[in-house]
Amino acid sequence: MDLVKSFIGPFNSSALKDTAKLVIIGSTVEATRRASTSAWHSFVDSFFLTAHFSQEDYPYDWIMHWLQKQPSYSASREFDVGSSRTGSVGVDDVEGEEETEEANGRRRVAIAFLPSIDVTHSIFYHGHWLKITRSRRNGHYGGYHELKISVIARNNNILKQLVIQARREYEADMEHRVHVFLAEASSWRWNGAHQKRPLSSVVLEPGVKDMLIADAKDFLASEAWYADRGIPYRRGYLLYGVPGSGKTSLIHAIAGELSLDIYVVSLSAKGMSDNTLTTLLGRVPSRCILLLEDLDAAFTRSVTRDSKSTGIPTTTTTTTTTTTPIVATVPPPEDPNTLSLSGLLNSLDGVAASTGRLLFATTNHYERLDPALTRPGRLDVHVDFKHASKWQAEGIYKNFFPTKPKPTADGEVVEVAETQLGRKRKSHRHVVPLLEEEELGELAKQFAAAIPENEMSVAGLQGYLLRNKTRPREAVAEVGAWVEKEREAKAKLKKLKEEAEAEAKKEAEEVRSR
Ligand SMILES: Nc1ncnc2c1ncn2[C@@H]1O[C@H](COP(=O)(O)OP(=O)(O)OP(=O)(O)O)[C@@H](O)[C@H]1O
Repeated sequence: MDLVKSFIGPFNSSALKDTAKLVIIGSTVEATRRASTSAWHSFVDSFFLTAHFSQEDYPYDWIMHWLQKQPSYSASREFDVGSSRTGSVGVDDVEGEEETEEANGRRRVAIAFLPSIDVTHSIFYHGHWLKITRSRRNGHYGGYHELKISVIARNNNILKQLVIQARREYEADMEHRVHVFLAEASSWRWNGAHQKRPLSSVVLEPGVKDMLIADAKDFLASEAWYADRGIPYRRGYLLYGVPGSGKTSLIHAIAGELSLDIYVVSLSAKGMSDNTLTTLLGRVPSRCILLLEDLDAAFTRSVTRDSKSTGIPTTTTTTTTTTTPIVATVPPPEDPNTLSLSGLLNSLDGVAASTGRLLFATTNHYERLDPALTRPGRLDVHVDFKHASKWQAEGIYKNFFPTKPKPTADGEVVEVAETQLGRKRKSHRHVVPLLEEEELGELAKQFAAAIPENEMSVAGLQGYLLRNKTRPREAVAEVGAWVEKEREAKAKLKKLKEEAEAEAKKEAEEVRSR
């Protein structure tokens, strides 16, 4: 008994009672403080109108673009420093700094100063104080940012006015740019606003560009026509052919010409499944270019429309060569995380798929594609991209080298040519001899004459000219030798490949005979 008393004795002590009192009083004070703070916030919030902008939607970009142009926002005392994807806002405006696109020959990355996450910032706008907070949220497929703007006002007109102004300014600044969005899990991530590529910089056989542009324009203007006939309002283009022939370049140039954004999906990306693709394609806006790159990387002719088929080669009995199709003789195990051909077809023309978009698909292996995928209604227009013709070689050369500007009134020409196609820079210039129009035309003809028809890639020609960017005349004089070297290198590569294939075949036969 004494032992029990001695054990509980200390708990009856006055010191403990005091401690308990303190804990109770402290808890009560803290609970009251929290309740009153929360009540105060609710009271204050009841006067505020609040708008939320998610990073996953366009208005977030409009508002961020507008905010970065507000001096008080960029001058916040606590801020994050990052690169600006648009290269145009809240950037490089440090006093005394020369505004050039290049520094020491390297392209400058524009800097953006943004107030830190969860810091509330106030901006005075049209007679109202806006309370702005950027925060991070956890989404289904990773984190994303959210912007919250609160204002004391009688109605939400001030917020509507802000969004409309931000959109107007954003569109004006982005007029010369193409927005590119990349698929990330099942949502679209903005990948920046790229300078529009002039259509004239893509050299293709006469008529190809005109045909595509006319077709796309006609489609964009024909929504009612499609609706009247009950035809799904979609159009698909398949650009196929050798690597480095201008397929991707043409799509970017078309996007610029028609002022459309580009949404890029790589079907062979990790984690791509039927469900993911359906969700992604359902989230594409109506007027845009949807680009499915390297279609053959995910699908082959040998793959059936069986929903279990993935089209992706398995490790078991897969044979792959550069010329023969991939043959998956053992069907891969059923896996909800993979993409099937029927899944792709359903995503493209299922009920959830968006309408009014231009689908562009590219491949280097037309013969590997399933006819179900390439039939009209899915991919309506097919364009074959070949190795460079002489006509293209001449065009590429002419586009590449600058000509003398027309003489001024006093007959003097002082301009130094740029090395980059058509771009004006304020510093770091390479000196390129300027050619007269006639000389350029003559050299281009000689250059084309030395290029064998349909043998070299356009990208290869461009690479050669880039190595000779300050030597237009020498580039022509030496092109014959370059062609010979290229042929030798290709022959060597082919021989090595054939030897490797023969070796692999021999090994396989030995394994089989054992
Ligand atoms: N027809 C062309 N006109 C102008 N430039 C071209 C052309 N073809 C290729 N190029 C140049 O070659 C490079 C590669 O071109 P691009 O990526 O468009 O080729 P691609 O056909 O899409 O290649 P891949 O099939 O390997 O993706 C780019 O720098 C591009 O400017």
